[in-house]
Amino acid sequence: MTAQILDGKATAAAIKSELTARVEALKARGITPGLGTLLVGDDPGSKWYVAGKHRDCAQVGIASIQRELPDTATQEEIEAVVRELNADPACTGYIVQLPLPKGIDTNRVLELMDPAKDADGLHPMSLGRLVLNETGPLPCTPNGIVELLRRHGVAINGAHVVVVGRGITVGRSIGLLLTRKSENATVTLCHTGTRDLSAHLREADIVVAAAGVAHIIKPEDVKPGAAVLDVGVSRDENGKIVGDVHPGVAEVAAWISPNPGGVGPMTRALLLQNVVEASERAADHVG
Ligand SMILES: Nc1nc2c(c(=O)[nH]1)N[C@@H](CN(C=O)c1ccc(C(=O)N[C@@H](CCC(=O)O)C(=O)O)cc1)CN2
Repeated sequence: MTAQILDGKATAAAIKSELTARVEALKARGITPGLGTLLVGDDPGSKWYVAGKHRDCAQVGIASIQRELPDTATQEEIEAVVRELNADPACTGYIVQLPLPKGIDTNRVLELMDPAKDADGLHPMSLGRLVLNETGPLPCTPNGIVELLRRHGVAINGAHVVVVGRGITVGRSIGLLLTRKSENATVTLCHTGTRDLSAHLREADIVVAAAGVAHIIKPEDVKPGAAVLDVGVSRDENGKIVGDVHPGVAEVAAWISPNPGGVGPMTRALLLQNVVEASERAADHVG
């Protein structure tokens, strides 16, 4: 058996085309959604991701506001830009690209954001709303994974999902999405303290690999017929992406997300969706 592809590129293109129509409808009501990004430092990966987010904005008609600071920026300088973005009426939603340089208190920066402008779903208020099952922006990668599975007809209801990695952008928050009544999955969160990771993985109907450890998920760890999503990004000596999932897994799994071309483009598409939904909510509120 060779796994079918969970095609993030094509699915993201379909979502972006749906969003283009929604942006046009907002513009007809006199509202132009605008995505702000704050990038601190010169990490090539982060620069590439932010540039991709602005390319996507141009495609769907969302305005772009780009702010950059050097990696020597202080906590106060970063917080000053956050305050500017909070106050800028052209910026209807924004993100602070993570990770921030060492020594910066990331939680303090995220808490300072206006929760009404949180496009990433990572503000404590947004995460709290998710826990309480209230409407709000959802974290982009977890939401992208759910959407990728849903649009390919992979059963989530009743599935046992094993997540590897406890980072805030994926591992910690995806369980909150998948255990909602609407998704109804059972989730096991594994991390570096987990004893016998392979035993957990072999029980999984769906594996979400977000450890950032090259090829940590081996063919013998995967239950035949499982769906496997590769979120991990490591780089080889030529700078090429190496995911968390060993290529041999494609011979065991029923579904696999390529990396690149799987979850990454979905993360970007769901970011745009958060921006559009926030503008729609604001427009409906004003009348
Ligand atoms: N503020 C945030 N920071 C980070 C997030 C996040 O959701 N919000 N997630 C990751 C990085 N990320 C989004 O910012 C991201 C990762 C990957 C991609 C992507 O499109 N990847 C391409 C390949 C890119 C390449 O060749 O290097 C793909 O998978 O096809 C987009 C966004 C950490 N930071």
